[in-house]
Amino acid sequence: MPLLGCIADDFTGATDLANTLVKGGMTAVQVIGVPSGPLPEADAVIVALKSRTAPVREAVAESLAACEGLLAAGARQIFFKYCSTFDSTEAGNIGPVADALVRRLDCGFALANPAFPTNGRTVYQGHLFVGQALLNESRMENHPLTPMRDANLVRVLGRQTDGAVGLVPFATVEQGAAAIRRAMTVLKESGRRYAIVDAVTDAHLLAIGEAAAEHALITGGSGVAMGLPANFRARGLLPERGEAAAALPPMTGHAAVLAGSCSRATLGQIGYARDHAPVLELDVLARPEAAALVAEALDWAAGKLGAQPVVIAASAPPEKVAALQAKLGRDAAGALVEEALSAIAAGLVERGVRRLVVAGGETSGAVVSRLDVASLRIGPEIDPGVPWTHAEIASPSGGLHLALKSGNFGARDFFLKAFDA
Ligand SMILES: Nc1ncnc2c1ncn2[C@@H]1O[C@H](COP(=O)(O)OP(=O)(O)OP(=O)(O)O)[C@@H](O)[C@H]1O
Ligand SMILES: O=C(O)[C@@H](O)C(=O)CO
Repeated sequence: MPLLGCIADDFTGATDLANTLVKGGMTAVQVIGVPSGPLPEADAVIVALKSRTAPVREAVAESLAACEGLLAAGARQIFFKYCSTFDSTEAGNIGPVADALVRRLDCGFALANPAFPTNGRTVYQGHLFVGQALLNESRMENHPLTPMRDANLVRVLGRQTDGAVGLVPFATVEQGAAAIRRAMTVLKESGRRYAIVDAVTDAHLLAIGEAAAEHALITGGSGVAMGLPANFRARGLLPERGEAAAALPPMTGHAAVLAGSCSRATLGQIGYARDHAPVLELDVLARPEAAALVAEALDWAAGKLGAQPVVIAASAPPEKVAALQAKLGRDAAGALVEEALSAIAAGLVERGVRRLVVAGGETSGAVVSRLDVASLRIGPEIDPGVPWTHAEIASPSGGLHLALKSGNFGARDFFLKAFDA
């Protein structure tokens, strides 16, 4: 029976949240899509949806279905995970999904906190910062699907919900869990449905987690989950598992990296890998045809596969991405690359790859679906927000280690370091 039931609006975000919980000593399994059968055994079950940019109605329906599955399995608290940069459109989907969950759980109130200080996301006076920049000056204002043009989260969430949104400011958060709890109670009693809660440090996140021990619903990034394992432990529900929470089967097989993220971080990681490993950069613009790209990649990889990783990337700088989008249309360009990379993943697994890093949320979704992965058990962290995971798949050796990297996460040497872990 899971203690914590989580609903994540994308695949890499789900893994990020699971990683935080495992570091806190909970076992965690990420389930791909709304569960249809019994849930796997774990202290935390994270249902990974692709609902961030789905039509609002679909995102709400899938999130509610996931919530039903988690409640039926016995989850004591529900966590709705969204991006640490609050990725959403004016229509949602954060507000509408949270509204539906508040109604379903009949709790009337939930906190909202996307902070992830280790990765530079902090919330101060209700404003979200990425590093030293306000969200709307951090390049997130140019995101192709969810441009974030307002850093004031009270306003942003306020536009997505018919409920009222309040703020628990820095000065209160600094005073600790009891003060935060009192402030949230006052906001709820004065008719607010949500409280954006400031957080600049991990200590703030731990205090917020403690303050929300009795909440039926928590919404936020992975950071605010830091304080939750201690709540279950304090109630005698969670044994001391230590590092055993992150135990995975031993790693075997060939190593590979597939990159479909075009973020600055991923482009930097590919640049670093060029000097340390075989790297194939697919020229999608010159050859916009999935079958040709797959054949090129698998021919290139033949004879190179082994203990050291090969890196295959479709990632390109903004002007090249714009050129392909102009030629094919934005959705078709993304779909073409995702089709090619997921077929390359299947080909690599057929050729003995059993340790695979995938860069990019959409790309990870495509690869995981193509490989027919139903669930991922979460293992040790490689870099903040990115753990190794293990998936059962129908291959001769029965399993595959996967690391799903959010576009913006990971140090420059991530693609090499992952295989030293
Ligand atoms: N050369 C390219 N030209 C156009 N589109 C590309 C190219 N390479 C990759 N893509 C597409 O860009 C999209 C990248 O999205 P993805 O979610 O994988 O990465 P991200 O947005 O950086 O990661 P995250 O969602 O984790 O922050 C995918 O749809 C991918 O297929
Ligand atoms: O919170 C984050 O930044 C990530 O887990 C994520 O959701 C990236 O898509």
